[in-house]
Amino acid sequence: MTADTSLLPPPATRWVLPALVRYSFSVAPGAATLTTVLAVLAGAAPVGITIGIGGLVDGLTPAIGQGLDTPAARECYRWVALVVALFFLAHVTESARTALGRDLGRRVTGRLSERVMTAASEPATIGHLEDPAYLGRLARARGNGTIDMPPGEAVFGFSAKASLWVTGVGSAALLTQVTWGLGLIVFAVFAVLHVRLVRNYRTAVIETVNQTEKLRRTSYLRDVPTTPGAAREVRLFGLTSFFRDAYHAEWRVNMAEVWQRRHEHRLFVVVVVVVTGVTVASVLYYLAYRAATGGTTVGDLALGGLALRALLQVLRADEDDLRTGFGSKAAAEAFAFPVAESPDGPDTAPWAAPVAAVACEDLRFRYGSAADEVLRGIDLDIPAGQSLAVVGLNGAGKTTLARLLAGLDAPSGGCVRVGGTPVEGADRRSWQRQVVAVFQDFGRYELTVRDNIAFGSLAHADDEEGLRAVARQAGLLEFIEGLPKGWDTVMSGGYAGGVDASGGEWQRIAIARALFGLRHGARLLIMDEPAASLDARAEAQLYDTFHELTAGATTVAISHRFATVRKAERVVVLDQGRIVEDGAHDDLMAAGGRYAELFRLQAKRFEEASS
Ligand SMILES: Nc1ncnc2c1ncn2[C@@H]1O[C@H](COP(=O)(O)OP(=O)(O)OP(=O)(O)O)[C@@H](O)[C@H]1O
Repeated sequence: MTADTSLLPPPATRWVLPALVRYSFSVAPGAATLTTVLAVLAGAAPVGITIGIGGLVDGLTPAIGQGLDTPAARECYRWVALVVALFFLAHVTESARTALGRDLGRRVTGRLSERVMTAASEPATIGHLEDPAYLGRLARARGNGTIDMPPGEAVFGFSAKASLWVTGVGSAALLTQVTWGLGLIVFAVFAVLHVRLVRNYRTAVIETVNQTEKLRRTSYLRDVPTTPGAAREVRLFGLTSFFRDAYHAEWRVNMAEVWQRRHEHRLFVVVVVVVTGVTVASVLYYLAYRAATGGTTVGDLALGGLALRALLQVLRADEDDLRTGFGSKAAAEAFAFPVAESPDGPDTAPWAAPVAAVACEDLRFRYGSAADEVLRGIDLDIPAGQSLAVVGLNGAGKTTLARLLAGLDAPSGGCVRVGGTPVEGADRRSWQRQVVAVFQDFGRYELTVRDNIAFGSLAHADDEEGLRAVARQAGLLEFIEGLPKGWDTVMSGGYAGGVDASGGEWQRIAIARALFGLRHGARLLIMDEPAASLDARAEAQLYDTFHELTAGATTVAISHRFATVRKAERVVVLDQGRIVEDGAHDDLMAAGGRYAELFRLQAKRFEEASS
């Protein structure tokens, strides 16, 4: 766990929304322009309706009781026609803005997700993906909080608010026309209240975003009982109540601060209601007074009332503010992820062909900010083509060594060299292309079995013969041919037509994937307990044919099974991050050290079991 949050600058706290709007225009210029036009039209139409109704009310005064076919009546018809047309326009443009704004938001989310995914995959090492702070920022950039609000939600929410603001500003202008001084005052009061209200509202809710790390834990507790792997133990050990109670308790603790904020927000809402109530009452009273005393018309009174109503609507803090707030937070995080080129470029390996020696020089490693080193000065030369076994007790550092040999972590000290060249910088990625591995927690991709194996060398995915050959070598061919859709069967029962494989079948798939990589030029094969789930026959078969399967490649096998370890040309024994023994099986047995002790212990157990 390398502290790799330094890979990301802190998220911006200001001007995120303008940046997001600019981004929308660069992602989908057409849709963004159309959404803007629709938002303006949808916002302007209600202003027109207010004018129309004001005009209609004024037109009605001379028309009342004068018959249907008079100039005054015809004037009224025109106002009615205008109002009806504007109602229609308001409805159509608002519906279209909603649909288009949603779509634009989804496109922005999609593009930013790709950016985040590429940036997070860009470092050749994997320490940042084990760093809780980095994982928290990844989750926030995706908009994962108590509710999922990815960046695109802000685009959609903002288009709705922009529309309301057009209505608000237009209505304020109308009010100013009727009574300019009061209009300006009302607008200023409402604008200040609105900005404060929305800020408070967002803060109240967005607090949850800052809880992402805790919420990840809460979500974990919630999901355990429904996760297929854990569901079995949850039933056998009767753990449902434990997880439910733990989830509930954590959730309450995490939400306490948020609830406090919401309470403060509610108090502010009461202030807003009182201030707006007094303002609206004063304005209406003033307009009514002026209409009654002949200072203005009844139409102006109606217009003023409607304009006030529209202004009040802007003042409402609602779902769209929530979207804008949450989405902007997510966008700020997403923008902090640098724009990166896809790291899966062509192989530009500088390593000596056809194979090269791999060497560790005083190799040291510690995870993240841990006090102790897991590897404490490993010196190890692995000649090209050698088969090496690494043994040692649990926690000795075997898997960590494998990760460093594969170039997946940067050493804390010393280095790994291949053919004399250090595995670092830009060369790290190209070395990784030369390595295939079957780790203990190898990938189980919910994709077709073909993809699962071809991932060993994706550039050669069309090598049907090669795929069949490695499937046969891994003892999988019959299994694959018996699948409902053969090679195109999805390896997960969670999909229609998909199939769940057993632990051993999955392990064979991982082995076949590594063999496919070897077949297409990989030079180092790392296997960390590759036979842990294999039955005895499959394991024997794997190791009997191992040399033939891996001919020419350098192999590093980690195993606790000494019967398989002894087949390696060379064995190193790791103890607390140091190599304590190194030699061929026979030499180590003759030396009578740690290896010999462990080997005899295991052999004795087998003898006891079989006698
Ligand atoms: N991702 C990680 N973050 C922090 N510490 C880790 C991580 N992975 C392993 N460690 C620690 O490093 C030490 C060595 O772990 P490693 O997995 O290399 O041992 P190992 O020899 O492969 O053990 P085993 O035989 O049990 O697989 C352990 O003490 C473990 O707690």
